Amino acid sequence: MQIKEVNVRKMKMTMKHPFTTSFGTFQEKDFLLLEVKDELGNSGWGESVAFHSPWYSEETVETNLHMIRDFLAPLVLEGEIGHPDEVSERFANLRKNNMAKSTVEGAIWDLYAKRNGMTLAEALGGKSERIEVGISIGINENMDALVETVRGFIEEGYKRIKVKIKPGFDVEVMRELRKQFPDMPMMADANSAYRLEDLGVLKQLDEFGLMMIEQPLASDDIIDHAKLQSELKTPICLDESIHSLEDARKAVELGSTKIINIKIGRVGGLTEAKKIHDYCLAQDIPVWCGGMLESGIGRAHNVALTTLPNFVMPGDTAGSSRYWEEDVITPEVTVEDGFITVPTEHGIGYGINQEALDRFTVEKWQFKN
Ligand SMILES: O=C(O)CCC(=O)c1ccccc1C(=O)O
Ligand SMILES: [Mg+2]
Repeated sequence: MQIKEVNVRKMKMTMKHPFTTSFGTFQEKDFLLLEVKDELGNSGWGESVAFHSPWYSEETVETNLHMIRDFLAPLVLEGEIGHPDEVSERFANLRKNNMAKSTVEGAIWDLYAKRNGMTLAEALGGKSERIEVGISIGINENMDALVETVRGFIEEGYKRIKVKIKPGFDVEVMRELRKQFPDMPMMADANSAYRLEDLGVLKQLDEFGLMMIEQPLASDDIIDHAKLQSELKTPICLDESIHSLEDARKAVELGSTKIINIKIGRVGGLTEAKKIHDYCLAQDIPVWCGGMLESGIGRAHNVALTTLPNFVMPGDTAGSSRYWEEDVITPEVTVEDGFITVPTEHGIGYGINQEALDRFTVEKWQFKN
């Protein structure tokens, strides 16, 4: 296939509820959407999961725009692409900037699947017809309100509850939630808010039978996580620390992680995500799909990836209505009884809600060869 056009939009969408992590609060969501078109008029869509500010990683909306405009779009407009796996090879000489790379690669995967009359899930080799989902809940210092939020999501059918924690908002919170919901699969995500010296606090979390604790230590660490894991009963799951198959292999070999959260953007795209999935399957390391508060486009990519067989734990990809009054896809992603039914239309499987897309667009760029 020959890519003829790369269309980029800067979007601004307001989340229904603010979402607070140990590193900051989100409400206005600025992000990029990208469309590629081929010589036959097929179109594919990708989403950048970079945030406005470099909180979660060093990438931002603006660094992604710079990378796409000045490096990545010219590379994909250059010559024929046989298979989407070739895109990451073409990008291999450019260091890091995984979220920017993933935006372009994801759009080409969607295009490739449509062009070949397949769903994106099928193009990736996924088999599941429905996927199990959990929910990620932000920090809320009002404990009664937090308990009611959790209760509401359990009643909606979500299969596991993830709660954000930070120093001073941890042991007592998990104790109360465990008391209220004794049998619910639960986990905590620290987004790198602790240091090895906090071992005493982290050890107390062992009492609550959590499925895992996500990214307790530094975002670039795998050494201290291995030390911590040797002292904890609760499995550690790495998020921020894993950018590639190589990172996954090293973390698994060191014993720094027993479960991996795969985020397509963080690892540079679907090809690398699939490699990490395959490696973890062979190593008996369960994986699940993380979320980045995506719009429907990114959400659809997550749904497709999650159909691979080693996604054996509920992911963070909740329904569109958890985040947005109105999403940019049609139909929106819906959750029933804790499951999302994988769409059967070709490519990402959801259509574009053109009116909403335009309404949330702040600026547009077009790159052509
Ligand atoms: O609902 C979602 O999309 C996932 C929410 C979430 O946990 C998250 C949101 C923003 C940044 C980082 C994370 C994370 O998984 O660490
Ligand atoms: Mg996380």
